[in-house]
Amino acid sequence: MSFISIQGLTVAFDGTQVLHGIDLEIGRGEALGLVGESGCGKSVTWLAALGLLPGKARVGGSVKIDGEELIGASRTQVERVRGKRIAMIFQDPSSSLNPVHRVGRQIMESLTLHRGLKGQAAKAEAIRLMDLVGIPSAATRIDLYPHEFSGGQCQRVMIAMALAGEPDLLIADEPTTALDATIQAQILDLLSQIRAETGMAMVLISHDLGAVSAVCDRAAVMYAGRIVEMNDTAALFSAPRHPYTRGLFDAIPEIDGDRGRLKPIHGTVPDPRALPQGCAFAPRCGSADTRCHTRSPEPQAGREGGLLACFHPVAWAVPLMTSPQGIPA
Ligand SMILES: Nc1ncnc2c1ncn2[C@@H]1O[C@H](COP(=O)(O)OP(=O)(O)OP(=O)(O)O)[C@@H](O)[C@H]1O
Repeated sequence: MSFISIQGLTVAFDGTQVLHGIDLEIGRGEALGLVGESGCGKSVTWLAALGLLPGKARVGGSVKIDGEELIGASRTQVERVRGKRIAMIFQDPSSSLNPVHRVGRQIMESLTLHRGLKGQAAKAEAIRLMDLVGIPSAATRIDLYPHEFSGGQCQRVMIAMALAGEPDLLIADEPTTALDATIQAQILDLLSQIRAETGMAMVLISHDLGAVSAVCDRAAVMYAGRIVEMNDTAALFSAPRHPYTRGLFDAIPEIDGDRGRLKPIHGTVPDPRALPQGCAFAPRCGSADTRCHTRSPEPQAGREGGLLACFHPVAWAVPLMTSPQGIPA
């Protein structure tokens, strides 16, 4: 049985539907990447699944953790399951840390909340976690305030806080976007290492296809509130079949490549209040025909494994234009 099973998840804000039936399964210890342009519904999927959306959001479908249904469950029940088993880290660590409390105290509070540790036991464990996430001189730096840490170190502190509850699943929402490239690589490496050591599952929400390729076993591509393609990262990244996935790859700039070949996807993600008829990607798609403009393709199991929602998939033989570091071309 999957650790988390999401079926037909829908979300609407003020009568506008922004998620249109998301199906996802994540096994224990598995790492899933979630990619897509801004506004496609990556964050809302997880905020809805974990009961973290504001009250005005209308959420439907089913989210089960180890078989326990969360949608429609009481707040206490959701908080119990979420708090103990799932942790989230976000893009901007400085806004998630409390600037007026020492970092050690913040990690220790997580340890008290999730594992009942107090006093010296909590302090020793906080130092161990700071060590684990690679903060040098943890025993002395535990008494510093967040502004005395760099951005990368603040993200490491956030990871230490997330690990304090020994979660079964860590959801990392753009965890490295605010950091420079070298630090990004270190943080991703750290997450992979911790996953290997603890066996926790991970969801990496990211615009960075290279990061997803390096860290995740599987990836799902979202567009306008739907999953349009999902497969093992090796299969998905060597031969993307959905024209949107393909477009995301072709839009990646190459450091030493021929910049003239860079091909951005023209147009923008549609406003959920004014979705086009048929496939939401059709107005931006070079392969779209009348059927695409009138009917929305349902996700189908592909011959090559994975899921694909497209009437005109990209042919297998079309080679990728770019091969950013970490992505097989
Ligand atoms: N609290 C909210 N109230 C109203 N609409 C919202 C709210 N939160 C998200 N949305 C809308 O839901 C849609 C999906 O947003 P979401 O934040 O999930 O996108 P995303 O793919 O995570 O984007 P990004 O990569 O920029 O974080 C967007 O159209 C967004 O405007």
